[in-house]
Amino acid sequence: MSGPRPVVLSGPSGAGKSTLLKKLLKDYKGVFGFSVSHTTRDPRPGEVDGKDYHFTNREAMQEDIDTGEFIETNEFSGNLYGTSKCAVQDVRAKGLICILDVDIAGVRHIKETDLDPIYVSIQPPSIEVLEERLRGRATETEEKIQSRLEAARIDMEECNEPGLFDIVIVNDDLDESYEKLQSVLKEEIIRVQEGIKS
Ligand SMILES: Nc1ncnc2c1ncn2[C@@H]1O[C@H](COP(=O)(O)OP(=O)(O)OP(=O)(O)O)[C@@H](O)[C@H]1O
Ligand SMILES: Nc1nc2c(ncn2[C@@H]2O[C@H](COP(=O)(O)O)[C@@H](O)[C@H]2O)c(=O)[nH]1
Repeated sequence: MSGPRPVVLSGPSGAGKSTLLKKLLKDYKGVFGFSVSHTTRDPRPGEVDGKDYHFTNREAMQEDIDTGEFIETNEFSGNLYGTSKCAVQDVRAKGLICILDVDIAGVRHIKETDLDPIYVSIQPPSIEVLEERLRGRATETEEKIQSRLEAARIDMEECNEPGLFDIVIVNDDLDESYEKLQSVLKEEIIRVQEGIKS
């Protein structure tokens, strides 16, 4: 499919991906669109079905996986997550830059497709800061915090693998991280904005 290149945002749970992507969606209306993933986890307070995720159950999601409706799926912290073909097509059909929020296994799966996105890893300054953010968000049980921290340690090691990401942004100061993110996406943003004007 032609159009702007999609963007994959990855990085440990709690590093700040959703915070940054929500800023992009708010500041660049008509430029970005979010690829709404499926998940079998329960919604958090304030999360909206069809907007934040398609909340589903394992049986229904497995059926859709078996019929080839997903680009990629992964088990994360006891739940299934996945990007459907429709989620990406819906955004790209509107000519928008499609943003995908996926874990590092999702990144590796997407690398095997022809999507050709810009790969961005959002990393915390340290595992201690990440733990503080996860606890501060107050959305996870102690068991889930521990499993997310375990996954984070692996992600923090693997993110520097040569060729895996186009950029690794250490999200210490939020404004600085947002500047870096806008800067790496500048070319695609301009492409869409100029398309809108003409
Ligand atoms: N630069 C920052 N400094 C301080 N706090 C931050 C920063 N960036 C994000 N946070 C806070 O850290 C918490 C986790 O951020 P966020 O929910 O965006 O993470 P995430 O990477 O999207 O996590 P998940 O993958 O679990 O959805 C939030 O409470 C957010 O407000
Ligand atoms: N491989 C995929 N990973 C995904 C997808 N959607 C979200 N995620 C990742 O899951 C964890 C946990 O997310 P949370 O919302 O429960 O905190 C996080 O790392 C996301 O990036 C997906 O479609 N595929």
